Amino acid sequence: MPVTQNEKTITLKHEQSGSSVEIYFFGATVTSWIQGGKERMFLSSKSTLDASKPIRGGIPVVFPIFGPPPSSPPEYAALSQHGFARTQTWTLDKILMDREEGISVRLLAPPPPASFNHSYKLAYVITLAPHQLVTDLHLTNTSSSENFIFQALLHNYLAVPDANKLQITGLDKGVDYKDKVLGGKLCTWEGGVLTIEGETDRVYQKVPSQEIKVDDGAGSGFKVRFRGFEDCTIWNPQEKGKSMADMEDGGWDRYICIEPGFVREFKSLKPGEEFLGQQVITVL
Ligand SMILES: O=P(O)(O)OC[C@H]1O[C@H](O)[C@H](O)[C@@H](O)[C@@H]1O
Repeated sequence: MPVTQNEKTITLKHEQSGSSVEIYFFGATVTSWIQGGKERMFLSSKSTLDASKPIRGGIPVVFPIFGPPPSSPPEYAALSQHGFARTQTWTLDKILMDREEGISVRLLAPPPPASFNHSYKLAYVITLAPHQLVTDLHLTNTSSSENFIFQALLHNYLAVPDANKLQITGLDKGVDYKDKVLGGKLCTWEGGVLTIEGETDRVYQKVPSQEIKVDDGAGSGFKVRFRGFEDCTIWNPQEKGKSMADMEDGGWDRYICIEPGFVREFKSLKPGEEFLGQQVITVL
Protein backbone atom coordinates (compact mmCIF):
# COMPACT_ATOMS: atom_id res chain seq x y z
CA MET A 1 0.00 0.00 0.00
CA PRO A 2 1.53 3.36 -0.99
CA VAL A 3 -0.03 5.17 2.01
CA THR A 4 0.18 3.50 5.39
CA GLN A 5 -0.34 4.83 8.87
CA ASN A 6 -0.04 3.90 12.49
CA GLU A 7 -0.84 5.76 15.67
CA LYS A 8 2.11 8.14 15.30
CA THR A 9 3.05 8.36 11.64
CA ILE A 10 1.88 8.26 8.08
CA THR A 11 4.17 6.96 5.34
CA LEU A 12 3.92 7.57 1.61
CA LYS A 13 5.77 5.18 -0.69
CA HIS A 14 6.30 5.71 -4.37
CA GLU A 15 6.75 2.15 -5.48
CA GLN A 16 8.17 2.78 -8.98
CA SER A 17 11.05 4.95 -7.75
CA GLY A 18 11.45 3.61 -4.22
CA SER A 19 11.06 7.14 -2.80
CA SER A 20 9.25 7.50 0.50
CA VAL A 21 8.34 10.07 3.09
CA GLU A 22 7.44 9.64 6.76
CA ILE A 23 5.37 12.23 8.59
CA TYR A 24 4.69 12.39 12.32
CA PHE A 25 1.16 13.52 13.22
CA PHE A 26 2.95 15.39 16.03
CA GLY A 27 3.64 18.76 14.43
CA ALA A 28 2.87 17.36 10.95
CA THR A 29 6.64 16.94 10.95
CA VAL A 30 8.20 15.21 7.97
CA THR A 31 10.92 13.10 9.60
CA SER A 32 12.27 11.13 6.66
CA TRP A 33 12.49 11.53 2.92
CA ILE A 34 14.22 8.73 1.08
CA GLN A 35 15.06 9.52 -2.52
CA GLY A 36 17.51 7.68 -4.78
CA GLY A 37 18.09 5.20 -1.97
CA LYS A 38 19.37 7.92 0.38
CA GLU A 39 17.95 9.70 3.40
CA ARG A 40 17.56 13.37 2.40
CA MET A 41 16.35 14.71 5.77
CA PHE A 42 18.50 15.17 8.82
CA LEU A 43 16.90 13.96 12.05
CA SER A 44 18.94 14.26 15.24
CA SER A 45 19.31 10.91 16.98
CA LYS A 46 18.79 12.83 20.24
CA SER A 47 15.44 14.20 19.13
CA THR A 48 12.61 13.13 21.36
CA LEU A 49 9.90 11.63 19.20
CA ASP A 50 7.53 11.26 22.13
CA ALA A 51 5.58 14.50 21.62
CA SER A 52 7.22 16.15 24.63
CA LYS A 53 9.27 18.62 22.55
CA PRO A 54 9.36 19.78 18.92
CA ILE A 55 11.13 17.30 16.66
CA ARG A 56 14.77 18.27 15.94
CA GLY A 57 15.06 17.61 12.25
CA GLY A 58 12.97 16.82 9.20
CA ILE A 59 10.56 19.68 8.48
CA PRO A 60 8.92 21.24 11.54
CA VAL A 61 6.04 23.61 10.69
CA VAL A 62 6.52 27.06 12.19
CA PHE A 63 3.23 28.94 12.84
CA PRO A 64 1.81 31.47 13.84
CA ILE A 65 5.07 33.16 14.92
CA PHE A 66 8.67 32.69 13.89
CA GLY A 67 11.41 32.91 16.50
CA PRO A 68 10.90 34.29 19.98
CA PRO A 69 7.45 35.75 20.70
CA PRO A 70 6.81 39.40 19.88
CA SER A 71 5.97 41.88 22.66
CA SER A 72 2.38 42.23 21.41
CA PRO A 73 -0.47 41.43 20.78
CA PRO A 74 -0.72 39.61 24.14
CA GLU A 75 -1.98 36.28 22.79
CA TYR A 76 1.04 36.19 20.45
CA ALA A 77 3.42 37.39 23.17
CA ALA A 78 2.35 34.39 25.29
CA LEU A 79 3.38 31.82 22.66
CA SER A 80 6.59 29.82 22.72
CA GLN A 81 9.37 30.09 20.15
CA HIS A 82 8.12 29.27 16.61
CA GLY A 83 4.50 28.97 17.77
CA PHE A 84 2.38 25.92 18.47
CA ALA A 85 1.83 24.18 15.10
CA ARG A 86 4.98 22.08 15.53
CA THR A 87 3.73 20.66 18.82
CA GLN A 88 0.10 20.08 17.93
CA THR A 89 -1.19 16.70 16.89
CA TRP A 90 -2.50 16.95 13.35
CA THR A 91 -4.88 14.51 11.67
CA LEU A 92 -5.10 12.95 8.23
CA ASP A 93 -7.85 14.65 6.26
CA LYS A 94 -7.55 13.00 2.88
CA ILE A 95 -5.37 11.08 0.45
CA LEU A 96 -5.52 13.55 -2.46
CA MET A 97 -3.58 11.64 -5.08
CA ASP A 98 -2.10 8.19 -5.40
CA ARG A 99 -0.68 7.78 -8.87
CA GLU A 100 2.58 7.09 -10.67
CA GLU A 101 3.25 10.88 -10.88
CA GLY A 102 3.06 11.22 -7.13
CA ILE A 103 1.32 10.61 -3.85
CA SER A 104 -0.27 13.39 -1.90
CA VAL A 105 -1.95 13.65 1.49
CA ARG A 106 -3.60 16.50 3.36
CA LEU A 107 -3.26 16.90 7.11
CA LEU A 108 -5.31 19.27 9.23
CA ALA A 109 -4.20 21.18 12.30
CA PRO A 110 -6.44 21.01 15.39
CA PRO A 111 -7.93 24.25 16.76
CA PRO A 112 -5.44 26.58 18.46
CA PRO A 113 -4.89 26.62 22.23
CA ALA A 114 -7.78 28.31 24.10
CA SER A 115 -5.64 31.35 24.93
CA PHE A 116 -5.16 32.02 21.21
CA ASN A 117 -8.66 33.01 20.34
CA HIS A 118 -8.65 33.24 16.55
CA SER A 119 -10.49 31.21 13.97
CA TYR A 120 -8.67 29.83 11.00
CA LYS A 121 -8.23 26.60 9.10
CA LEU A 122 -4.70 25.30 8.63
CA ALA A 123 -4.04 22.44 6.23
CA TYR A 124 -0.75 20.93 5.08
CA VAL A 125 -0.43 19.05 1.83
CA ILE A 126 2.59 16.80 1.39
CA THR A 127 3.29 15.48 -2.08
CA LEU A 128 5.93 12.90 -2.89
CA ALA A 129 7.11 12.66 -6.48
CA PRO A 130 10.06 10.58 -7.73
CA HIS A 131 12.66 13.39 -7.38
CA GLN A 132 10.73 15.95 -5.39
CA LEU A 133 9.05 16.64 -2.13
CA VAL A 134 6.45 19.40 -2.15
CA THR A 135 4.94 20.77 1.04
CA ASP A 136 2.11 23.31 0.91
CA LEU A 137 0.69 25.20 3.85
CA HIS A 138 -2.88 26.36 3.26
CA LEU A 139 -4.30 28.88 5.69
CA THR A 140 -7.81 30.33 5.62
CA ASN A 141 -9.05 33.07 7.91
CA THR A 142 -12.43 31.65 8.89
CA SER A 143 -13.47 34.66 10.95
CA SER A 144 -16.32 36.65 9.43
CA SER A 145 -15.25 39.92 11.00
CA GLU A 146 -11.58 40.01 12.06
CA ASN A 147 -8.30 40.11 10.22
CA PHE A 148 -5.85 37.37 11.21
CA ILE A 149 -2.13 38.04 11.43
CA PHE A 150 0.52 35.32 11.30
CA GLN A 151 4.01 34.29 10.35
CA ALA A 152 4.74 30.86 8.87
CA LEU A 153 7.82 28.94 7.79
CA LEU A 154 8.76 25.42 6.74
CA HIS A 155 11.89 24.60 8.73
CA ASN A 156 13.56 21.94 6.61
CA TYR A 157 16.77 20.24 7.80
CA LEU A 158 18.37 19.05 4.54
CA ALA A 159 20.88 16.23 4.99
CA VAL A 160 24.33 17.00 3.58
CA PRO A 161 27.65 15.17 3.91
CA ASP A 162 29.56 18.21 5.23
CA ALA A 163 28.04 21.64 5.88
CA ASN A 164 31.48 23.24 5.59
CA LYS A 165 31.68 22.27 1.92
CA LEU A 166 28.36 23.72 0.82
CA GLN A 167 27.92 26.36 -1.85
CA ILE A 168 24.59 28.12 -1.52
CA THR A 169 23.42 30.21 -4.47
CA GLY A 170 20.25 31.93 -5.68
CA LEU A 171 20.16 34.72 -3.13
CA ASP A 172 19.79 37.85 -5.21
CA LYS A 173 22.38 40.58 -4.88
CA GLY A 174 20.99 43.56 -3.00
CA VAL A 175 18.49 41.58 -0.91
CA ASP A 176 18.31 42.65 2.73
CA TYR A 177 18.89 40.12 5.45
CA LYS A 178 18.65 40.17 9.18
CA ASP A 179 21.78 38.65 10.64
CA LYS A 180 20.75 37.07 13.94
CA VAL A 181 24.37 36.18 14.71
CA LEU A 182 25.05 39.94 14.68
CA GLY A 183 22.14 40.61 17.03
CA GLY A 184 19.58 41.10 14.26
CA LYS A 185 21.61 43.66 12.30
CA LEU A 186 20.05 44.48 8.94
CA CYS A 187 22.60 43.85 6.16
CA THR A 188 22.52 43.85 2.37
CA TRP A 189 23.57 40.69 0.55
CA GLU A 190 26.54 41.35 -1.71
CA GLY A 191 25.60 38.50 -4.05
CA GLY A 192 27.55 35.40 -4.99
CA VAL A 193 27.98 32.19 -3.05
CA LEU A 194 27.12 31.76 0.61
CA THR A 195 29.27 29.27 2.51
CA ILE A 196 29.02 28.05 6.09
CA GLU A 197 32.09 29.20 7.92
CA GLY A 198 30.70 29.48 11.42
CA GLU A 199 27.34 29.95 13.07
CA THR A 200 24.97 31.20 10.36
CA ASP A 201 21.47 32.48 11.11
CA ARG A 202 20.16 34.89 8.52
CA VAL A 203 16.67 35.88 7.49
CA TYR A 204 16.83 36.90 3.84
CA GLN A 205 13.83 39.12 3.16
CA LYS A 206 11.74 39.18 -0.01
CA VAL A 207 14.01 36.98 -2.11
CA PRO A 208 13.01 37.68 -5.75
CA SER A 209 14.42 34.45 -7.22
CA GLN A 210 12.40 32.30 -4.78
CA GLU A 211 14.84 29.54 -5.61
CA ILE A 212 17.90 28.59 -3.58
CA LYS A 213 20.41 25.96 -4.67
CA VAL A 214 22.67 23.99 -2.39
CA ASP A 215 25.68 22.31 -3.99
CA ASP A 216 26.92 19.81 -1.43
CA GLY A 217 30.47 19.74 -2.82
CA ALA A 218 30.16 15.99 -3.34
CA GLY A 219 28.30 15.90 -6.64
CA SER A 220 24.76 16.35 -5.34
CA GLY A 221 22.61 18.85 -3.55
CA PHE A 222 19.16 20.39 -3.41
CA LYS A 223 17.07 23.06 -5.01
CA VAL A 224 14.48 24.72 -2.78
CA ARG A 225 11.81 26.69 -4.65
CA PHE A 226 9.09 28.62 -2.92
CA ARG A 227 5.84 30.37 -3.67
CA GLY A 228 3.62 32.48 -1.41
CA PHE A 229 6.56 32.48 0.98
CA GLU A 230 8.89 35.38 0.17
CA ASP A 231 11.58 35.18 2.84
CA CYS A 232 14.17 32.51 3.44
CA THR A 233 16.04 31.79 6.65
CA ILE A 234 19.37 30.03 6.35
CA TRP A 235 20.50 28.45 9.58
CA ASN A 236 23.32 26.27 10.76
CA PRO A 237 24.54 26.71 14.35
CA GLN A 238 27.91 24.95 13.87
CA GLU A 239 29.62 24.45 17.27
CA LYS A 240 26.85 26.36 19.02
CA GLY A 241 24.78 23.23 18.35
CA LYS A 242 26.58 21.70 21.36
CA SER A 243 24.37 23.75 23.64
CA MET A 244 21.20 22.23 22.18
CA ALA A 245 20.13 19.29 24.33
CA ASP A 246 18.47 17.46 21.45
CA MET A 247 21.25 17.92 18.89
CA GLU A 248 23.47 14.91 18.28
CA ASP A 249 27.21 15.49 18.52
CA GLY A 250 28.52 16.93 15.26
CA GLY A 251 24.99 16.95 13.83
CA TRP A 252 25.44 20.56 12.72
CA ASP A 253 27.91 19.37 10.08
CA ARG A 254 25.32 17.04 8.59
CA TYR A 255 22.52 19.43 7.66
CA ILE A 256 21.59 22.83 6.34
CA CYS A 257 18.29 24.60 6.91
CA ILE A 258 17.00 26.56 3.91
CA GLU A 259 13.69 27.70 5.35
CA PRO A 260 11.09 29.37 3.11
CA GLY A 261 8.64 31.46 5.07
CA PHE A 262 6.73 34.64 5.53
CA VAL A 263 8.53 35.97 8.58
CA ARG A 264 9.96 39.46 8.06
CA GLU A 265 6.73 40.89 9.45
CA PHE A 266 3.22 39.64 10.13
CA LYS A 267 1.05 38.85 7.16
CA SER A 268 -2.57 39.86 7.53
CA LEU A 269 -5.48 37.92 6.08
CA LYS A 270 -8.89 39.50 5.75
CA PRO A 271 -11.99 37.52 6.79
CA GLY A 272 -12.38 34.63 4.36
CA GLU A 273 -8.99 35.25 2.74
CA GLU A 274 -6.58 32.38 2.01
CA PHE A 275 -2.81 32.06 1.97
CA LEU A 276 -0.76 29.35 0.29
CA GLY A 277 2.90 28.94 1.17
CA GLN A 278 4.72 26.27 -0.79
CA GLN A 279 8.18 24.74 -0.84
CA VAL A 280 9.37 22.39 -3.57
CA ILE A 281 12.55 20.49 -2.69
CA THR A 282 14.32 18.77 -5.55
CA VAL A 283 17.39 16.56 -5.27
CA LEU A 284 20.06 17.66 -7.74
O1 LIG B 1 15.66 25.56 18.48
P1 LIG B 1 14.47 25.92 17.63
O2 LIG B 1 13.39 26.62 18.39
O3 LIG B 1 13.95 24.72 16.90
O4 LIG B 1 14.99 26.93 16.53
C1 LIG B 1 15.98 26.58 15.64
C2 LIG B 1 16.36 27.76 14.76
O5 LIG B 1 15.25 28.12 13.98
C3 LIG B 1 15.49 29.16 13.01
O6 LIG B 1 16.33 28.71 12.00
C4 LIG B 1 16.03 30.41 13.66
O7 LIG B 1 16.46 31.37 12.70
C5 LIG B 1 17.17 30.10 14.58
O8 LIG B 1 17.51 31.28 15.31
C6 LIG B 1 16.80 28.99 15.54
O9 LIG B 1 17.89 28.70 16.39
